Amino acid sequence: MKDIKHFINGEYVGSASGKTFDNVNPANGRVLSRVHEAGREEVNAAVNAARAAFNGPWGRMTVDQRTEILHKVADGINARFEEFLDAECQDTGKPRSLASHIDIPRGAANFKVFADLIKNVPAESFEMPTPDGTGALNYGIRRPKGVIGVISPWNLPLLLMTWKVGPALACGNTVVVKPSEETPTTTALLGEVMKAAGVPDGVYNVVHGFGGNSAGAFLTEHPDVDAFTFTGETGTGETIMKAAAKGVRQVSLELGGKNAGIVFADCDMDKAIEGTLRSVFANCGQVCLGTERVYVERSIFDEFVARLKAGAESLVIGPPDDETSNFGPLISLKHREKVLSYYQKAIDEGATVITGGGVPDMPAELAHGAWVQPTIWTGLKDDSPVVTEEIFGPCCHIRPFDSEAEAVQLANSLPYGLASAIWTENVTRAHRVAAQVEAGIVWVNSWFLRDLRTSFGGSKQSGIGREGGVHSLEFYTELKNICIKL
Ligand SMILES: NC(=O)c1ccc[n+]([C@@H]2O[C@H](COP(=O)([O-])OP(=O)(O)OC[C@H]3O[C@@H](n4cnc5c(N)ncnc54)[C@H](O)[C@@H]3O)[C@@H](O)[C@H]2O)c1
Ligand SMILES: O=C/C=C/C=C(\O)C(=O)O
Repeated sequence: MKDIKHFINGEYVGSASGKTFDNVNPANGRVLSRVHEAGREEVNAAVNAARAAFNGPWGRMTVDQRTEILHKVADGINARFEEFLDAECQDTGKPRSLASHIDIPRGAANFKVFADLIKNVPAESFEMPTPDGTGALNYGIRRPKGVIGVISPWNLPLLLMTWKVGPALACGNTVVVKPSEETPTTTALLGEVMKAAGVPDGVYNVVHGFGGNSAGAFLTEHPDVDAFTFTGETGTGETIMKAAAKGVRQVSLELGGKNAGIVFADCDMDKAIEGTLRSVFANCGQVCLGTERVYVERSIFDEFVARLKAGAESLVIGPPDDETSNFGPLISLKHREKVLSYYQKAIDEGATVITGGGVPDMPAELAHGAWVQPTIWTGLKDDSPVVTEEIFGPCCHIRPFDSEAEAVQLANSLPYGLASAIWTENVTRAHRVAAQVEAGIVWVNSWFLRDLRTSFGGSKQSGIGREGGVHSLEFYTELKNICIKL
C-alpha cells in the first residue's frame, strides 16, 4: 500500500508518532493509500523550514529568478498531467472529463498567472508639498508577509490549493499547506514538481492530517505563521479566525454559500438551462459557487422545471474512468449521510420531488461508493433548512417569483453572499439586478467563467477579503510607505 508522507524542507517524511489514516476512493470505497498524520512535531518542523527558507534563499532571490522557477512549476504540472489527473480523480471520484478541463489546467495556470502579474503591478507614489517648499515624495513598496499557512478543502483540491500557493510564492512568501484529509495526493505530488523545478527546500511544505486537534489546529495555533489563507466551511473559518487572533495574524477566508440563480422570463432558455444544470450538478454539486436555490419567473416556471428535470435525468452517473460519465460520487460516505439527511428533510417538509431524492442503483463494484441521485425539489417554504442551509450536494430547490424586486429580496434573504447567476437577455435588467444582489461574484448568462485577474471572494458569512489578481498580491504582501523629504 502506498504511503503519503509530509513534505518538509524538501524531503518526504513520515510522522514520528507513526499515526496514519486511510485515503479512500469514494467511487468504490477502496483504500488508495495510507496517509501520515502530522503531530505538533511535524508542524513545527514544517514552519521552521518555511521560516528558514524565507530568511534564506527564497527571500534573497530576485523577482525574475522566482517567477522563472514558478513557470517551471506550472510546466512541471503539465508535464505530469496524467499523474495529477489520475490522483485527483481517484481521491475525489470526479469525472476525468471535468478534472482534465478544470482542476489540473487551473493548477498549472495558478502559478503562471501570478508569476506574470507580480512583475507587472505598479506601486503607488504621491508627491507632497512641505512648508519649507522642498516637498516630499511618498512611495509604496511591497514585501512578502513571511510564512503563510494554507488550509484547503477537498472539492477542487489542486485548484484551490494552488490558487493560494501560486500568488503566495510569487510574492516571495513561503508556505505550509494542510490539504484536506480527504484529498492529500495531488498536494503531496506537487512537492516532487517543486523540487524538480528548483524551488529551494523549505519554500513549499505539506503536513497532512485532520482539522481540530490535529494538523490543521496545530498549524493555526503555531505562533510563527504570519497569516492564514483558508477555503472551507463557514464554521471552520470562524475557528481559524479565532486561532489567528492570537498574535493578530491576518486571515483570508473563502467560505460556504447557498447561492441563488435568478431566471427571468426574458432569458435565453437554452442558455439558462445549460448553465443552471452545470451550476447545480457539476462536481456532484460540490462547488462553493454552485447554485442550490433557483428562483424562476412564474410565467416560465413550469417549462423551466420540466427542462431542468430532463437535463438532470440525462446526466450519466459513473466512475472517473468511464469516459461517458459526467456525474461522479460525493466525496465520502460521511458527506453522503449529510446530503441524504437533507433529501429526507425535504420529503418530511412536504417538498415535491421533481427528480432523484435517493441513492442510484450502482453495479456491484461501485456499491460501496458515495453515490447519490441528482435531485430537484419544488414547493418548500422559504425558511426550510433545505432552502437556507448549504447542502453541498447535487440538488436544488426551484421557486417561482412574480417581480424583479421579489427575486432580489429572495436572493438576498440569507446570511451568505458568495456567488449568484442571473439569466436575462435584458441588458439594463442585468446591470440593475447584478448591482443589487449581495454576493462577491455575480455571473450574468454564465457560470464559473473565471478570469484570474478579477476579484474572488464572498460577502456576509461567505468570507473575508478578496483574492485574485492584484487582490491576491495585496493579501500576500505588506505594503510599506516610504516618505522621503526632498
Ligand atoms: N468560498 C470559496 O471559495 C469556497 C471554495 C471551495 C469550498 N468552499 C467551502 O468549503 C466547504 C467544503 O469543504 P470542506 O468540507 O473540506 O471544508 P472544511 O471546513 O470541513 O475543511 C477545510 C479544511 O479545513 C481543515 N480544518 C477543519 N477544521 C479545522 C480546524 N479546527 N483548524 C484548522 N483546520 C481545520 C480541514 O482539515 C480541511 O483541510 C463548503 O462549505 C464550501 O462551500 C468555499
Ligand atoms: O468550490 C469553489 C470553487 C472555487 C473556485 C476558485 O477559487 C477559482 O476559480 O479560483
